Amino acid sequence: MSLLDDDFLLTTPMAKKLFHDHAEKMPIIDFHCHLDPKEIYENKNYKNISRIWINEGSFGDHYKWRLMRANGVPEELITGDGDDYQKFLAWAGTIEKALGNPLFEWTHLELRRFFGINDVFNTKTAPAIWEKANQLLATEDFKPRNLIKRSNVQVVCTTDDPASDLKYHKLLKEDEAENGFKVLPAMRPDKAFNLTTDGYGDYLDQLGAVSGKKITSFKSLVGALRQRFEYFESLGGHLSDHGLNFFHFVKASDDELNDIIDKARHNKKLTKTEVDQYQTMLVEALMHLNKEFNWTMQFHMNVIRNANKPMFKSFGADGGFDSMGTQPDLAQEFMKLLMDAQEQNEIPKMIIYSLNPNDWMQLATGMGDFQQDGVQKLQLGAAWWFNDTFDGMKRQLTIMAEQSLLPNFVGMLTDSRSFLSYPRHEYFRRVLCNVIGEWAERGQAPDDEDYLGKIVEDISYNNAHDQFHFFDKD
Ligand SMILES: O=C(O)[C@@H](O)[C@H](O)[C@H](O)C(=O)CO
Repeated sequence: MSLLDDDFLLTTPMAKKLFHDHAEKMPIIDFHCHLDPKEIYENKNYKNISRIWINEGSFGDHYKWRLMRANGVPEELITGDGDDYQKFLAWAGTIEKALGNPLFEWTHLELRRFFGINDVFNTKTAPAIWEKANQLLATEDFKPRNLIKRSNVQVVCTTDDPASDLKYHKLLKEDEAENGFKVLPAMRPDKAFNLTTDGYGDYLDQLGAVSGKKITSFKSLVGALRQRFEYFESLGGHLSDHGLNFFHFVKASDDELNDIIDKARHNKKLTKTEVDQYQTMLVEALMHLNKEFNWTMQFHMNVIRNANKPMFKSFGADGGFDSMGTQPDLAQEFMKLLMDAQEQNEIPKMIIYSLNPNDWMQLATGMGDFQQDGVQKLQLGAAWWFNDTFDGMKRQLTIMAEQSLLPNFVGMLTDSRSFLSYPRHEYFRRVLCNVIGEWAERGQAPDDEDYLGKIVEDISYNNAHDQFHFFDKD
């Protein structure tokens, strides 16, 4: 088979039928990504392929940055102010060695799907690819909105702080009919959780100002967040998203929480228990709000962030210096949260991603203890970040099938900062069709294309459409 042949990853006749006749045609609802709504609104062409592929200022694809560093590329040719063409050649030299890494396939998929370039990308072909790609990048077809449209994307959910004014979401809402897609906010209140970081007090003041609720207590903090839920909802937002790098379930009274907030505001040292108490009670408050607003709550858990301190100091977060967390009891601690919330029937719709696949069985089976009030209220999230690979995707799909009901799965998301990343949905759909096709081949599933095809179409699009109800008012 040639590289990225039409049937790549599809090893059975059923898999080929399921992908080509069912998955491939389905639109995309990308319900978690890090695209900048300002860039979508301003809709400017990228100067060259290094800017859309590697970095534009401090914004860019840290997946690539990590590999380039591993290949000895100096930082000036990664996130620095080095020459764009030299960055591109450095990326070509890195990709030559990325066999078996998803970026090898994703990079070639992006060249084929957007640029019509079917060459193998390496240092020999890089000069010609640079010329052809840059010519195309200057055209109308390569403006951000057209890249989204060409990818058959119906919804882009960005990742937004509760204090955001969502200026560009409002502006893009006016262009929704013309664009043919929605750009919707998903609330990421991590700054409200991170009470041990500098600026926590200032952030509460900022959140208080935009919500019109002066934050002097835990109750008023929740009141401010409630107002932001109302604001995000008014612009079509139906998801929240939470980066729980670690988690320990410890309850607290309102008085204890108010003391904790006061200490944090005055930069007084907090005990580990106090941090755990605050985060536990804030998660529970947000669970209540998600349930009340009929939103879906996403959790991104078990991460070591910014491990390279010198680089964090010089570059900041999301620089490619994060890795899989190893809190061994995180799933168990999360189960305590679910057990406690269930007492008050306060568990909302949830999608739970752990960066550590050792958590997946605990989470998948644990969620099975609380599946009530609707179809697949709790879901094991798509293979996330370092698990976003052929094997990782296959493993997540298999666990969800073995421990719950895969046909209810809301499927894939890009989680990306690049407008060229939508082929990750194609990659996922190929893995999905191959898994189901292999079951049919082995006699573990009926050899019934209509039945299996409907399942594939549901996981590719219909389930997300129904779960997130973005089109309710349409
Ligand atoms: O949402 C997250 O926590 C992660 O997606 C994280 O932001 C990371 O930078 C990422 O994009 C992984 O794909």
